[in-house]
Amino acid sequence: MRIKNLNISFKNKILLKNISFDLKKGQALVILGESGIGKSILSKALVRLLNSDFILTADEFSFNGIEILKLNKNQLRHFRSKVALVLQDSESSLYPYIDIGKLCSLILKTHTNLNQNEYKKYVFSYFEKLGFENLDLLWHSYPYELSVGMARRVSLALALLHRPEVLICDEISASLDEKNNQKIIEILKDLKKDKALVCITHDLHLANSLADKFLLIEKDQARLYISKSIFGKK
Ligand SMILES: Nc1ncnc2c1ncn2[C@@H]1O[C@H](COP(=O)(O)OP(=O)(O)OP(=O)(O)O)[C@@H](O)[C@H]1O
Repeated sequence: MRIKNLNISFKNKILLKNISFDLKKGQALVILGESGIGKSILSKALVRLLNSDFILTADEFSFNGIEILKLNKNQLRHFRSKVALVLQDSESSLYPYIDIGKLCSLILKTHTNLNQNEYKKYVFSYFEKLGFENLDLLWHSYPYELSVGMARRVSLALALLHRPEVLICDEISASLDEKNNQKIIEILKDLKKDKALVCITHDLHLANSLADKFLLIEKDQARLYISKSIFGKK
């Protein structure tokens, strides 16, 4: 993914300007900045999820050499299977009346030719990767039966089902206890081996554990640091 001078405005007001970075498989970009500066807006812009009230312009916004701002609806759908976004408070967007197994099946049904047994096997391989133990129980659980940490990891599993090449996570460790936080860091480190990661966070431990680059967004500018740590030694 390569971005040069991306500007985002909302109803003629500039929200973000001159966002630039490039990212390859095996690298993590950590995006930092104070609350309300526009980090979540940027995460949605990166998967072209913002509605038409938001205007995006850029000298370059490409993924595997393809210009993303020029994609039509069908091309966008394909792009979004390659670049996945785990939204802030992602657990709250799990459907309350659908159990986790059904939810995973629904997602896979639309995008693959697998049968029910194959879905389960495929999804279980992700649940295991994300540190779940009682997989059958989880398959039949409803979102309200899960802890925040578990629900967060389920959201991550859902994002991974399409085997994205880029994974964008918005505040994935927010309000988790230390043990769950560490679990998420280990999972993201593992995922980084064969993906590019973009992590938006206020958690400096997570930031320093993962980052190859930092994008620091401030009021009048966005600065890119090509460094594993901008907060002293790891
Ligand atoms: N759908 C929307 N329409 C219009 N303005 C929005 C929308 N969503 C967010 N904003 C505004 O855009 C600005 C940036 O919000 P955003 O959620 O991206 O901040 P953030 O940096 O992610 O903050 P935090 O760290 O608290 O999550 C805020 O002023 C917010 O009110």
